[in-house]
Amino acid sequence: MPRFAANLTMMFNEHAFLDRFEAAANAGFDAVEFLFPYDFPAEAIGEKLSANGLSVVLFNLPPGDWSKGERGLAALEGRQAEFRASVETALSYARILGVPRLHMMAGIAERTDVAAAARYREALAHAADAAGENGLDLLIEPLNPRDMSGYFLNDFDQAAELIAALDRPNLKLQFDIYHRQILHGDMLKGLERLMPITGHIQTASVPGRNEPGTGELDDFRIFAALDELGYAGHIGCEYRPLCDTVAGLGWRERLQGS
Ligand SMILES: O=C(O)C(=O)[C@@H](O)CO
Ligand SMILES: [Mg+2]
Repeated sequence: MPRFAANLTMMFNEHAFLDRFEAAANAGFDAVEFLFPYDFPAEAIGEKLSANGLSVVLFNLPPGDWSKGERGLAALEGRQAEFRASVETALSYARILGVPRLHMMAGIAERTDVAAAARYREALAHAADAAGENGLDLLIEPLNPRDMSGYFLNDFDQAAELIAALDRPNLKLQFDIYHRQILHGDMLKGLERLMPITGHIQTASVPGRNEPGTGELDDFRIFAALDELGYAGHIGCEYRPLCDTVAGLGWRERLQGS
């Protein structure tokens, strides 16, 4: 049976961020992920993890100014120094929190912009090497344009080609089932083909981005396929609960005995 990590950016929003750790543990999770820890000292988050017997399986590098629409610095012009500083910030949090992988957002840029593509590649190489020196994986995730308009990395083959070209053992794909379905479909074949380069999986129903089992896909068939493919990592529950987070966790019972 797959293991699930609660995404504390989307789930348990009934509570303030630092209180979501206890809520997730009380709801039976042993692992969490979140987008950004940087509003809080790493030590404060570390205390919440250890007090609640949780591990953190993923978070993102700082994305630039989110409130101004920035969604990563890597491909942006004139932001290389800030980008490199953001890698160091993420690594300092990673060392304290013990996370095994980081997600690097690309930024808003045209996919056909050759200079942006070159900046992105260079940033990716730098971040992957810095992560590797710290024993971490560095992940990239294609995002669909409905949720993230203008995002540079918006195609799973584009991601796979970059990972092959950069040829770093710790540079991997973040396979978000929700984004994959919106961008391409062909879920089971996509998982089978991309599993060798996949470092983390996330789930949500499509198109609502809610609890598994509430959308157009057979999410439980997909979880079974992940088992069959030998995926041994956590699946991040990156969904917006339709109701109270705990009341909406009934979908996990459908996995018992599967
Ligand atoms: O939006 C997603 O999907 C993510 O996993 C985030 O890390 C990027 O916004
Ligand atoms: Mg995701």
